[in-house]
Formats: sequence, structure tokens, C-alpha cells
Amino acid sequence: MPPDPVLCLASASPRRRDLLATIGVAVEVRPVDLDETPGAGEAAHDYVLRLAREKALAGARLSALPTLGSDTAVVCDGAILGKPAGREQAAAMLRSLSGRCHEVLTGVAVSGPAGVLATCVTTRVFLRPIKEAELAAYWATGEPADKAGGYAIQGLAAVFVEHIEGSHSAVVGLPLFETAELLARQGVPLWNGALPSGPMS
Ligand SMILES: Cc1cn([C@H]2C[C@H](O)[C@@H](COP(=O)(O)OP(=O)(O)OP(=O)(O)O)O2)c(=O)[nH]c1=O
Repeated sequence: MPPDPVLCLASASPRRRDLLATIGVAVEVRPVDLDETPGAGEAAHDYVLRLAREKALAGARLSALPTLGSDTAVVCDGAILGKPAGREQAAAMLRSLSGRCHEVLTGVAVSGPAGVLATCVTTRVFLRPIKEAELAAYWATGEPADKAGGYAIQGLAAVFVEHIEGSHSAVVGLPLFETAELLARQGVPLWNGALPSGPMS
């Protein structure tokens, strides 16, 4: 028998559900559809935290369980890169990230008995130079379409990633260390109940 859900996941992202499963947190999935347009002049840090909180609060209206919302943005030269609208935009995004460092910001918010607890994790990602032929071949795989910044570090684009400074799981969609701390503070059991409960540090 699969474990009973202990958390509502206000997200359509299969990556987030899988990441939570790796730390033994079974979820009920309640995707919410929000306007994800950044505010004029809104800083990326404020933007991902705002969306994470909005998703958590919208999901909480659909469930009696503590609820998690999250948002990931790729930031390059101060610009927020969302999901590419098509082939040309995807290529332009990766061209702008090629051969240099950019930042990935992930906001995560958990609403529960302690109110809404939230944090933002920033990771620096260094990509090697990417050739034009590689950009075309990468788009044809279908991988970039639903990914912020137009790439997936956990997928085929791993061959472009020289190194990172920060949290690999945050780039995929959820910073597991920080998420575990927020969940523990909301009384959500980890490791399917096998990890002794209470604040982790
Ligand atoms: C940079 C990067 C992003 N991504 C993904 C994570 C997120 O799912 C997505 C960013 O879009 P988000 O808007 O954060 O999430 P989502 O639309 O997939 O799900 P929801 O809003 O319902 O929670 O890009 C990767 O999977 N790998 C990567 O390397």
C-alpha cells in the first residue's frame, strides 16, 4: 500500500512530487493556476517568494493538509527567464546562458499550523559554451519546453553543466534541505514517519 499523503503539493510539476518522494513525503497533488507575470521592477528573489506563497495559499484552500508551493526562476544579467514560448525563444535563452554563470532562484512556502513559512535558495550554475547545432538538437528532444530557462539540469542538459555552487535539487525545482526544515517546523513527518519529529536544528 502506498503511504497516506501528509502534504498537499500545490504544483503540477512531476519533478517536485518526485523530489518530495525521495525524502519520504507522500503528497496529494492540487495544481493551482496563477498569473506568473513578474511585477514591474520586481526583484527575482521577491518574485519567486511571492509566487511560492501564493501557490501555497491557493492550494491550502483545496486541502486540509499542510500545503507546499514553489517557484523556480532562471536569472541572467538581472532578467528573469521563464519557460520558453517556442523554439526560437528557447535557443535565445540558452545562447544567453552559454559559456558563463547564471543564477537559479527557487522559492518554497509551506502553509500549516505555524502559518506560512517560506525561504528562497539561490544556486549559481556554470554552463560550458553550447554550439548552434547542439541548441537545435536539444530543442528537438522536447526537454526544454516546460523548463525555466529552457534547460533541465537533471536531464540531457547535464552535459552542458560544468559545475554548480548551491543546491542541485533547488535547480530541479525544490531545495530539499531547506524544504525538510520548513516541513519539520510545520509538523510534517519525513522519511514516511521514520525520521524522529521536531525541528531539525
Ligand atoms: C532550471 C531548471 C528548471 N526546471 C523546472 C522546474 C520547474 O518545474 C520549472 C519551472 O517552472 P515553475 O513555474 O517553477 O513550476 P511548474 O510550472 O513546473 O509547476 P507549478 O507552477 O505548478 O509548481 O522548470 C527543471 O526541471 N530543471 C532545471 O534545470
